[in-house]
Amino acid sequence: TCQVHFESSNWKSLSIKRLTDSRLHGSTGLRSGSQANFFPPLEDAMLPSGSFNNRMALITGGGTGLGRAMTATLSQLGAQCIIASRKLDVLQRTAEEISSQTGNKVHAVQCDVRDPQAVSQCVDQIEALTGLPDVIINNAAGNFVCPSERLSPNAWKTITDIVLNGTAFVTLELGKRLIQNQKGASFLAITTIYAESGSGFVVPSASAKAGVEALYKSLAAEWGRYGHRFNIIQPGPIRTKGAFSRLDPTGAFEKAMIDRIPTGRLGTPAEIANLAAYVSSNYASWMSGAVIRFDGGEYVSLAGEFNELRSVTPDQWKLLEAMIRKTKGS
Ligand SMILES: CCCCCCCCC/C=C\C=C\C(=O)SCCNC(=O)CCNC(=O)[C@H](O)C(C)(C)COP(=O)(O)OP(=O)(O)OC[C@H]1O[C@@H](n2cnc3c(N)ncnc32)[C@H](O)[C@@H]1OP(=O)(O)O
Ligand SMILES: NC(=O)C1=CN([C@@H]2O[C@H](COP(=O)(O)OP(=O)(O)OC[C@H]3O[C@@H](n4cnc5c(N)ncnc54)[C@H](OP(=O)(O)O)[C@@H]3O)[C@@H](O)[C@H]2O)C=CC1
Repeated sequence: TCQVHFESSNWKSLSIKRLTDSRLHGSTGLRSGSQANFFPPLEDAMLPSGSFNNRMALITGGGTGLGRAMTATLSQLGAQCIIASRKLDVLQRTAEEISSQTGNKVHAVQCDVRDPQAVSQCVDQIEALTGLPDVIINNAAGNFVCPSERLSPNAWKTITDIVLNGTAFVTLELGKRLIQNQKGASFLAITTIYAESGSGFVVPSASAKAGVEALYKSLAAEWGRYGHRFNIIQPGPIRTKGAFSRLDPTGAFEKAMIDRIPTGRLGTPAEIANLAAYVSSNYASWMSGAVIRFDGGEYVSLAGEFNELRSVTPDQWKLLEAMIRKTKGS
């Protein structure tokens, strides 16, 4: 396993081999704080079986990572799913694997969400396959870490096109057709905790995800009258090949990241799939305009000015308290 701390790392010794380690395919981090024992991840589907019977769900980026896990859970709960992204072979493999496990059909449709014409054709295909969906999960994304001064205009455009424009094209195309057909739907966008705070080194992603949040909050207000709900999940770190290979390619930052998560571990794809299923289900029919942070406490841990005091020992606290109590006046 990777033992390298960023501060002490010798960059030359960081092996790219780590990217192919089996830990990329495991569900939780190999490293975790001892408190993680208090917070074991449950992997089973949480909702009653049949919760999505007779419902159609579109999941963009459903062939891999978190989108795949959401597809598997919705399919297990009875939904007919459509997964859409650029790589048809990946989609078809995932669709076959999930269908054969759940007995419910998963359709694979090729679509580059950056291209509004491709999105429109994709929705034509969906209408022909299943009819308009009841559940839409905008999960497709692109990202990589990069100092902002190294970004080319096309790098900026590529990320913001996938994340913000892609989400808008899918949402508007489906929204218009649903409105025309007087059909209600649940829309869910997957953003990130730094959509709220901003973050250096992922600036196109942070900007685009913030835009997605504004889009979804705005439409929650505007399109309730058409029977449409809009919600947002902000995940904290969950190991997927797509994210970790582009955001921490050497594995050097993983320990520091887990150390700052109060629950002492990464999230798992199954956990976010359960949350996404709940938000998209009729159990959440009164939920709209919600922004749900799902991050093991990482955001508040990063935000609190005094949180570093977690490392102060009980003996050191005795000393500190004595010093503070001794202080008289200002
Ligand atoms: C601190 C530790 C953190 C550890 C992990 C933390 C986890 C928490 C995660 C939080 C949020 C996560 C958000 C996510 O979205 S993760 C999902 C990531 N998944 C993906 O990105 C999958 C899809 N990605 C891709 O297909 C590619 O990576 C893509 C570059 C986004 C798009 O591919 P494509 O359209 O083929 O684009 P090009 O390769 O042609 O590139 C376009 C443009 O961008 C420039 N570019 C590409 N890579 C880089 C790079 N690494 N650095 C700088 N620039 C890059 C490329 O050169 C092109 O520009 P130009 O034409 O000017 O050369
Ligand atoms: N894993 C994590 O820790 C976190 C993830 N997230 C978010 O979760 C979501 C899923 O990420 P994750 O599963 O980790 O990563 P993945 O890389 O596995 O998922 C991204 C998906 O987006 C699809 N995609 C990328 N570009 C396009 C495009 N132009 N058109 C259509 N589909 C596209 C990819 O498929 P294809 O290549 O076939 O197009 C892929 O299936 C993203 O929104 C991400 O921002 C947020 C916070 C943390």
